Amino acid sequence: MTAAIIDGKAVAARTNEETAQAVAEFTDRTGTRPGLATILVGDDAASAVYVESKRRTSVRLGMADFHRHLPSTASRDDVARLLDELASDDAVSGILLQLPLPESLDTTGLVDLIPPSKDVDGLTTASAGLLARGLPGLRPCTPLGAVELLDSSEVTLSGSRVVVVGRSELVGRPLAQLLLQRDATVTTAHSRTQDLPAVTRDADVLVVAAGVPGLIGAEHVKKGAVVIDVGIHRTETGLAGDVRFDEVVGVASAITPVPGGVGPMTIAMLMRNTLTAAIMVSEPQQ
Ligand SMILES: Nc1nc2c(c(=O)[nH]1)N[C@@H](CN(C=O)c1ccc(C(=O)N[C@@H](CCC(=O)O)C(=O)O)cc1)CN2
Repeated sequence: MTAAIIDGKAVAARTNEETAQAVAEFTDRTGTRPGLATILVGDDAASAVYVESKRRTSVRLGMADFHRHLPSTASRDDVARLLDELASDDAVSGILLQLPLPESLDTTGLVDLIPPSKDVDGLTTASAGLLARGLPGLRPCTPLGAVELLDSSEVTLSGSRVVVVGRSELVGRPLAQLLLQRDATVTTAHSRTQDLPAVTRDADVLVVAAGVPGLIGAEHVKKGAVVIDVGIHRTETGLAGDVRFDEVVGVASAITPVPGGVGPMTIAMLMRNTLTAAIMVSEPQQ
């Protein structure tokens, strides 16, 4: 068996086209553009690339771009003041604090200064609470992107056994919640899980967000399972995921590549969330 490749670049391109169309309609209707504020603290090279890509995409889709770059020596108060300023700016629909922050800063405390209505990353404690309760709110981009890829491949989630490897606030935890809301039978595995291959081999759908290069090989995957690889690592030979693609492609029925899988969807979902945030403010539900 050779797995079908789930093309995240193509799905992201289609999603972005739809978002651009909806942004144009929103702008015609309201006379304003959705605005995305990106904040980069420090000089992490990968973070700078991701922020640049988010800004470029938002402008291409017709949004207003508000970018701020703070030095790695910025204090908690510096970041808090900036978040406060952007929170009270009506032209800013969404605020994104690029992670990771320099180690000296308290990530959760700062992220939680973003008002839930502008939390286009879906990472505040308030947004996590809304997700856990199944209430309307903005959801984290990478988990949304993974679910969107499964939908685009017409994978049935209701009743399926899904194993999520990883329990991070950014991906694993919110993804498990999103999948539960789609009536999947969800197991979360992590670094303390005993006999990981036995757990993952039970999965019809295996989503790997462990942050460990090449963690998952053929021995972890049931024949015909769908495999979504959320990992991105820079290695000497280029980008690689958490999944040993060359092995697993012979066992799975469908698989995402790295690069070109979940990564592009993260940015596409951020664009959609920014439009949603703008709509929520200009056309609040009764
Ligand atoms: N505030 C946030 N910080 C971080 C998030 C996030 O969702 N919000 N996620 C990651 C990084 N990230 C977005 O910020 C991100 C990672 C990867 C990609 C992507 O398109 N990857 C490409 C490869 C690009 C390359 O590195 O050459 C791919 O997989 O094809 C987009 C966004 C951590 N921080």
